[in-house]
Amino acid sequence: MPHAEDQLESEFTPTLYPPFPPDLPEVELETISLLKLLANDPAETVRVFEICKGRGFFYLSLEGTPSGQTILENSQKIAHIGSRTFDLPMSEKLNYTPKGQSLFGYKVAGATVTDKAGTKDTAEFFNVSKNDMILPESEMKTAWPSTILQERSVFTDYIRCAHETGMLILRVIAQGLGVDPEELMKRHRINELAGDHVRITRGPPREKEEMPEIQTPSHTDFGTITLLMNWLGGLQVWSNSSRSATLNDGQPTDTSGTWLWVKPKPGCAIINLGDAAVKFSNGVLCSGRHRVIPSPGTQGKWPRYSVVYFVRPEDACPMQVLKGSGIPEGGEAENEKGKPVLTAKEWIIKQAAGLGTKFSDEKR
Ligand SMILES: O=C(O)CCC(=O)C(=O)O
Ligand SMILES: [Fe+2]
Repeated sequence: MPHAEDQLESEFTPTLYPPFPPDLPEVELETISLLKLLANDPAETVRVFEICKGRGFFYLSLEGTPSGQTILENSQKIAHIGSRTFDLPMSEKLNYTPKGQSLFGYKVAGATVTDKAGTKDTAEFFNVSKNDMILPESEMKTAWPSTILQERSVFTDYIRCAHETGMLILRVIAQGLGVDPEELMKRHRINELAGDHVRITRGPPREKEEMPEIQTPSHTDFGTITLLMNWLGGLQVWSNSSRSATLNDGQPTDTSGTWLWVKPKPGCAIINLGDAAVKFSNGVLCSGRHRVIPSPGTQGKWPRYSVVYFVRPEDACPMQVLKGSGIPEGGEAENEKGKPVLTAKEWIIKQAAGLGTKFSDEKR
């Protein structure tokens, strides 16, 4: 091991974190049981669909299932691997910035702006491609640091379990939408090329108490389903549904509301829907607006890590509204008629460019 254990300890140390402070405005998210979903529990299934039409965010209790256990254990291992990787010299990390139109690799803090004044984000990301971690090593498309390559099996196991969990939720959603579940499954097959990835994030400790810096600015995720593991506060969701909100400086302006904290819940992942789910369902499903600021109170003394898995449509998937008894005609579906249909790969590149991601082959 290139790093001493004590050095790892000082970076990602959930056992030392102080509790989330009381008396902060928190969102009350429902807790869904993975065990019950796996058993096809009818009431749990209905709850998931209702949440996905509403806020689009919930806790998923992972305990008591083998895949849930792998997600709990390997997410911590991945955060440790992230800590070692982020500790590499900047000159080395920059070798892994995305090439061409790829979104995989290292994102330096400050690569995007968080408001009109040009204030930069403060979080580093390492976006680790699903395909590169699960297909034979000889088929890898991107170069990865040895800190990641030498632990490839940790990612492989994690991705298999996180993807399978995402697919289970997609199956439940398909039932609610009156869509043949196979229609969603065949758009998210694990072995096909897609933008799916594990994102490891690290945000620096809080600098000031009042107006904190923004680690990750207000956004909705691009993909279909996100499975998020975090240990310190910092994630916030917009209090009201942000469906078709108009933004000003990253804040929804035409829907009233405030930012509410999402308290990390031990034993649980946080699940949220992304824009592809909204697209497929013609707006029936909702992708919740969220952002990350430094952890509150004394938690803010620690660097903040999170491990995010994005389930996205396969690269070649046409981004079109699906047909189902619970999906209305009109709206987006009507606008699509006669227009060229983007593939998921093209669509995600367009969404990312809208969020301020600059591709290395762009002039700006
Ligand atoms: O770090 C977190 O808790 C959330 C990260 C996030 O929203 C993202 O990477 O899309
Ligand atoms: Fe996100």
